[in-house]
Amino acid sequence: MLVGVGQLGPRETVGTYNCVNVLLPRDAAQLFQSEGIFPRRMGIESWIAHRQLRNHKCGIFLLNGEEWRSDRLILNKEVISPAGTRKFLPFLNAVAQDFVTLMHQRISKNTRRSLTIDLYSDLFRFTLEGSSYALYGERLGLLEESPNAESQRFISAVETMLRTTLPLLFIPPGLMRWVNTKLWRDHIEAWDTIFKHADKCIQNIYQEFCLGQPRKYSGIMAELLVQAELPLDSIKANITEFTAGGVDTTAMPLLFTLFELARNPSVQTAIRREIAEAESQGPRELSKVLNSMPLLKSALKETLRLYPVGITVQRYPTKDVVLQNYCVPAGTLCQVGLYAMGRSPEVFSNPERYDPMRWLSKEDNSFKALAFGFGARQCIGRRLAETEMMLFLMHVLRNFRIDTVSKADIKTVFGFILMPEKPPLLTFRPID
Ligand code: HEM
Repeated sequence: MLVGVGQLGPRETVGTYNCVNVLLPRDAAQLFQSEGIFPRRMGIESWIAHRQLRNHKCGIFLLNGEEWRSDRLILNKEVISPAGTRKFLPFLNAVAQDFVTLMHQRISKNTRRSLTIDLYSDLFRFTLEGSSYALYGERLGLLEESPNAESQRFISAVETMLRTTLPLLFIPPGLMRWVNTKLWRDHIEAWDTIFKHADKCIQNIYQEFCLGQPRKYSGIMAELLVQAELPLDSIKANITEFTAGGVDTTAMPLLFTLFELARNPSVQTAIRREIAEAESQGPRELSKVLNSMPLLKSALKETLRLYPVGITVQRYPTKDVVLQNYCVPAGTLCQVGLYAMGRSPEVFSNPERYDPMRWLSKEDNSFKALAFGFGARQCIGRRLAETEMMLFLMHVLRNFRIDTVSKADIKTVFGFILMPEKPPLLTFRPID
């Protein structure tokens, strides 16, 4: 039932819960600015149920209150701060270069000197390889033509965990294990495999310490273990959550960006020119190279405007908040509708146009780019994802011209995250 307050901010009652939809940047600003020091959003009950069943700690994605805040502050230093990000950038760069090598190898086997491909599973492997390397300091070998059996098991566990999360969202926690036992079992087993993988990586890192090998940076988890500010089970819980939560979320925007660049060749050319200029300034620290590519960064923002991975960001305000002259009581679920806002002509001119330049104009863009959430609770993997995507595009666009078989709009579906109904076919042609 809709008890609405008009087109741009209806309050809905679905079953027993109330929800306020926020669709304008100024209302999003009101909401986020009154979120307090312990912001809270919707939890994922099936993930929490797994942790309870196995007696594992929860990571920050699932925690709230004081416990969330103290763990988050420690993790921020290694995961999202500029200093932390600079340390894992070379790891992500190496993986992006390997992706390009893989594509060249495949094309060289093809007499036509080009490759037309549904890239989705390769992008999934790329992001998993990249984030695992940054997190565990270990290569999984997913960009080899045939990854080893253990890596295969891990990758299919992540896929199963994501696939089974969506249907479980609609089942009350107490009933989950009874309503569809196979679904529940698959979900739990997938999480178990992902946790086992983290365990193995921790043991490898410990072994290195025991062998007294010289200390060099070897990923986020090793840094957290050395600093010992968080207990071991918290480190494990968080790193596992990061592995699982950051893979599809990063692969999807890459796929959508490649598609949009393929059907907007003038944008593709402009970005390639920007990359060449950035590189012509000679060898520099990677963070500086990335900072000199504002158009590439805006292209990712533009992709996330049209195809936000999570279609909403939610908050339960801790005090009453006034939105459009309505007083929304504290504790009400408020959802900022990213997909709707991103495509609204009231917020963006020509919203259907893929136009990265809009983010570089003098327009007021505050509270319009919310794909990573906002404030103290925003995505902690934001810098990891952004730099991973930028390095990927930098290397790919420098090496290949991208085309698409069809320029028609892609239909999207919500499968826990926003995804294409049918992945686009992309053509890669090496640039000589
Ligand atoms: C393009 C890629 C990504 C997008 C669009 C994305 C989006 C989001 C959004 C919207 C939130 C909720 C923020 C809020 O409530 O304000 C979030 C939270 C989170 N994300 Fe991401 N994410 C991405 C990649 C990643 C990666 C690579 C990781 C792995 C490190 C990650 C880990 C997390 C975690 C742990 C949280 C919970 C943070 C907290 O509650 O304190 N995400 N993400």
